[in-house]
Amino acid sequence: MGVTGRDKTVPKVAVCFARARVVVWVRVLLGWFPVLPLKSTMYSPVWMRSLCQHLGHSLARKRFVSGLASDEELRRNATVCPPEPKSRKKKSRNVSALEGENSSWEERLSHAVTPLWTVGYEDQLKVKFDGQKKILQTLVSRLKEVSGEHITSPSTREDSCCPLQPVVPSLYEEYIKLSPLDACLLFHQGGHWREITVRTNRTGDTMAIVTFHPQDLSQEELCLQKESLKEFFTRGPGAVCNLTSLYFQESTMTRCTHEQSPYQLLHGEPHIFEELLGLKIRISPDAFFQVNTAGAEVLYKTIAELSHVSRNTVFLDVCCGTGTIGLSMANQVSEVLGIELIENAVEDAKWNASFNGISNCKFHSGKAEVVLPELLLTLQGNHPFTAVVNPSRAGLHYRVTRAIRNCRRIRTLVYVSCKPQGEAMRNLLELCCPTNDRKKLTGEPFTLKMAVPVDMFPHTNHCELVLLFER
Ligand SMILES: C[S@@+](CC[C@H](N)C(=O)[O-])C[C@H]1O[C@@H](n2cnc3c(N)ncnc32)[C@H](O)[C@@H]1O
Repeated sequence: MGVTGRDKTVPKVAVCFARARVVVWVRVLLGWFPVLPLKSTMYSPVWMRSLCQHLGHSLARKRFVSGLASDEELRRNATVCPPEPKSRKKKSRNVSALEGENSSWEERLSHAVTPLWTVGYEDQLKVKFDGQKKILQTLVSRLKEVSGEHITSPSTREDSCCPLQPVVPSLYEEYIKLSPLDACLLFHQGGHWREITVRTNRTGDTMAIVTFHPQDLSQEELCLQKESLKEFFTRGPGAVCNLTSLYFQESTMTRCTHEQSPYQLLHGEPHIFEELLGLKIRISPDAFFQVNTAGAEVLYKTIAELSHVSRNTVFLDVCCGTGTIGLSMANQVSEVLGIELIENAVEDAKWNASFNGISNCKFHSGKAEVVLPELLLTLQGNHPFTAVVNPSRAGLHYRVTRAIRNCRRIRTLVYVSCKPQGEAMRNLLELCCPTNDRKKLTGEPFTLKMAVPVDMFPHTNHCELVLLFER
């Protein structure tokens, strides 16, 4: 990395963009949205659009593989995502090599979508400046042709028809450069500006969440920073981003919940909304939402097909986020019971049920390992339960798997995991192993019946794995 936050210069060539790409994809795995890292790439609507197009084409590619894509999708896809060559070539940082047929399809895709991805930001600005200069020179010669006149503007000497200003750099990067405060890349090195998370929806609303390390700033100094950020994005150069919401979170840890450190709304709407399977879904800044909505619809339909529910089924949605899975199943079952740790997400889930006119859903806030065992004890009747669990990468707490295993009424279990090779593996073993008195796993073991990987993360090694268990 060419730079720390201290000298306000820009990271060097490939490293900065390599980092940018990693951050973008990692955040895509964690949540719904790309994160643009400080000082290494730019927040610009165009860039965001190209990323969204990239994700869209990725989805089309997946549909192509699964035979679902329309001819139109295939045609569009083919222009961005050429077929993979039989043998993958060695990666190269040489731009001209990336353009060539010998490069891998990932490199050619990156080159097609973000052609300057191997170039540092200062050099990108030079490339852009030179490009614009050439355009102006062409304009000058065309103007000469059409007018038959000699052009006498002050910059004729440079073959340009008007003074050419330096490229105005991208906005968040510019903001950080203007700020008297440093970026915070590593906690122990100090600095303040951490990351910006950008959430967009199908209708083009944009929520930006800026994470900031307060270090030892006073409340007055913090207020000044918030005011200045708001000014930049509402009345300054950042106003072109047309943010629907601007949030600010002070965070001294890698991640903070709203309860640990509130998400402070600096400007605009408190929520972003998304249309999903015919439902309008409200999403708070700290609530989870799947990485791309069309992909989420495919995932939820897969879960619904595997769940084998009936009108009698009580449907448990464990780790339910904004309630999307349960809400999308509500009209097929007698009752949906959701459990979620993040309080704002539970509020969203309740709002989503009410707004969409769904009355057979109840959402409980808290740790599933605390709420689920108690909830199962209170449920009356003999109707079968179907449980869907969709935990984060840390998997389920052993008390959750134990409660599910020991509840005889749960006959069908769908386990959705974005990292089945991690902690989830332990959960799966606990669900299927022979009875074990020492671990208090006394219920009948589940049997794995079906596994369906759903590619929510094209161009990465990751899948959502949907596992159907029965007993
Ligand atoms: C992968 S997300 C799935 C959310 C939802 N099913 C969806 O598709 O949008 C995992 C969810 O589990 C929640 N979670 C994490 N740990 C939890 C716990 N101990 N108890 C309840 N929920 C938890 C997270 O807040 C997050 O919303």
